[in-house]
Amino acid sequence: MIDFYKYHGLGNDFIIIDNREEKIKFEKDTIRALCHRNFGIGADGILLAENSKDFDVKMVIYNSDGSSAEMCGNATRCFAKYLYEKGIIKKKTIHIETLAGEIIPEIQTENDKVMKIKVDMGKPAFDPKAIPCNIECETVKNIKIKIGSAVYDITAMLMGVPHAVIFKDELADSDIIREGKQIEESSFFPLKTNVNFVKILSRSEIILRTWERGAGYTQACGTGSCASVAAGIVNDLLDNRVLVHLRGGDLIIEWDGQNNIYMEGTAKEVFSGKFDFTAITII
Ligand SMILES: N[C@H](CCC[C@H](N)C(=O)O)C(=O)O
Repeated sequence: MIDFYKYHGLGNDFIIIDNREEKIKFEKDTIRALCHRNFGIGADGILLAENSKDFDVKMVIYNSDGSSAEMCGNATRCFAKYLYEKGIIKKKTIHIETLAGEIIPEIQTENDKVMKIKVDMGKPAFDPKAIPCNIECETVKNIKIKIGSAVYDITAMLMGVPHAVIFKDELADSDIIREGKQIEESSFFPLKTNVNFVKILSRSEIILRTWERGAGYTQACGTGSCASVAAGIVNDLLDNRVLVHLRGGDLIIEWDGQNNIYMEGTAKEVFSGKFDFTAITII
């Protein structure tokens, strides 16, 4: 039997498993089955806590479709809270190894209760090679691209994972699902991309809807929030501190336009339980 916890960051939900003894190896099918909303536990992804040589701990991330993700913002807040609350790491500033490099969450407490987590998310990279993105340009900043019959002004970057940002006044769910999937899978992004649709309310407040690579239309995206604010700043549409309204709640993102981006928000434990590998329904 394998013990798991389920946490969410603004409705972006994760199954978290302690794999420091490295006994668990997941096949794609198992991940998809565990994340399935009807046949499994139900989650946007799975996080494994593993030992790290150079940092406090390693975060291994899988999307609900079984693919692996280099980084995840909401997962980082959930993971940090889990490590702290379960006594796995006894420090408030945690150095986490990810496939996107070192990520540093800082636990904020009141009377020893975790209230918020502020995360040093690293720097965005707008270079098409880094993303990767097949658009001929120096930086993918407000570039016109045609996908099917639609034309988009796109700003794209690697924010731990690939992100495309499109500023838009109408955010209808049906458009986000249809267009998000088309852009995610377009040949401009050889490793696919997360797609963010952003409505600007003021220079310090936006509404964000994200279609996620490997997970679909989620309630919230942390790296997407950072990417959207960074895109707004480089296009001179936003100031350095921005309140981001997502489907599942709010985040605060700060960027000085040069150094690392900071994300601040909550995370919540909602369930814990056990599962047996032999009882998983492979779909
Ligand atoms: N939900 C995540 C992003 C997961 C990354 C994943 N969808 C990918 O790029 O493969 C976040 O809060 O940043």
